[in-house]
Amino acid sequence: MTCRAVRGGERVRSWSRTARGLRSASHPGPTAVVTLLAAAFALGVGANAPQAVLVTLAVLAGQLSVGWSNDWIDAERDAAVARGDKPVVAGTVSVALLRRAALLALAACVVLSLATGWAAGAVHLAAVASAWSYNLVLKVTPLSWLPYAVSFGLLPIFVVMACVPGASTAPWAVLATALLGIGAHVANTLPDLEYDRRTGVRGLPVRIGRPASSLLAPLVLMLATVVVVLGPDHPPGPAVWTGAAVTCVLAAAAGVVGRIRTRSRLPFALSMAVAAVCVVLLVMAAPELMLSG
Ligand SMILES: CC(C)=CCC/C(C)=C/CC/C(C)=C/COP(=O)(O)OP(=O)(O)O
Repeated sequence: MTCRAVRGGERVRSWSRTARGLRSASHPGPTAVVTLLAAAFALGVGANAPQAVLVTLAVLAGQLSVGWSNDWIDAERDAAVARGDKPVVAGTVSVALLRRAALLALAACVVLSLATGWAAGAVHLAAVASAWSYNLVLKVTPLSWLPYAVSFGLLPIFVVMACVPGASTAPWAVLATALLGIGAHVANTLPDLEYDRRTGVRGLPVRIGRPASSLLAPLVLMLATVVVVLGPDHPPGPAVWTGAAVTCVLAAAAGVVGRIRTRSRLPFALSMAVAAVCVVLLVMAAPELMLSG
């Protein structure tokens, strides 16, 4: 093999390593769920194809900026506790690359958001600014839940304003997504609670402790589901009632396990299952996102 071929192979391997690091640092799970939820909302309210694509790309860019900036800002703390799940600690991406990627995604988010309309764009940028305020300041305070409530609550408002100018968002949708955001925050913190405590990240879940957080996460997520089930004008069908019953069982199981096995990871998994059902029900309710009459 020639020297040039060897160097070419090394370069490809290094690029694919960096791409894997960037994918992992973007928080791919939440990024995908929020982006798909926005796309489903857009289609649900009757957006045409260009509107739906623009809204989806704006939300994707916002999520990437939030995910990458989170790992960039947390890099020192994550290194201090040797968090092996973080690509910046594993050495797959550098802090400088994460910073550049986050700022580039933020710039794309500004352009794409404003392309949906000035007012709608401003609402989405407020949601993204709120998420950055979590990364920069609020995650170490008792108000760590607030940016989640604000960002998630603004998501249906943004989609409705972008796709159906002049229409208002149904209040149940704002309440349900805000509760989903709070529940997702508390649940997402459960696996990292000890890391957070050791690095001084004293958000609400760390302050109230693991047993209380294991109860609070499924409870708030179940409340979000109740709002999705009872909020829309149309009475819920059998599929929706089934989803609601499943979330109640999962949430009760999470609460009980969290109480009797305080170190178990099961409350986290069960809470995420409740969140997943809630997201499915939200997608099903998307056509009712606008205030009728
Ligand atoms: C609509 C919209 C803009 C929604 C976004 C709302 C929001 C506040 C997102 C934060 C997402 C994020 C990077 C969490 C990581 O938290 P962490 O640092 O506590 O967890 P980690 O240590 O596992 O990275």
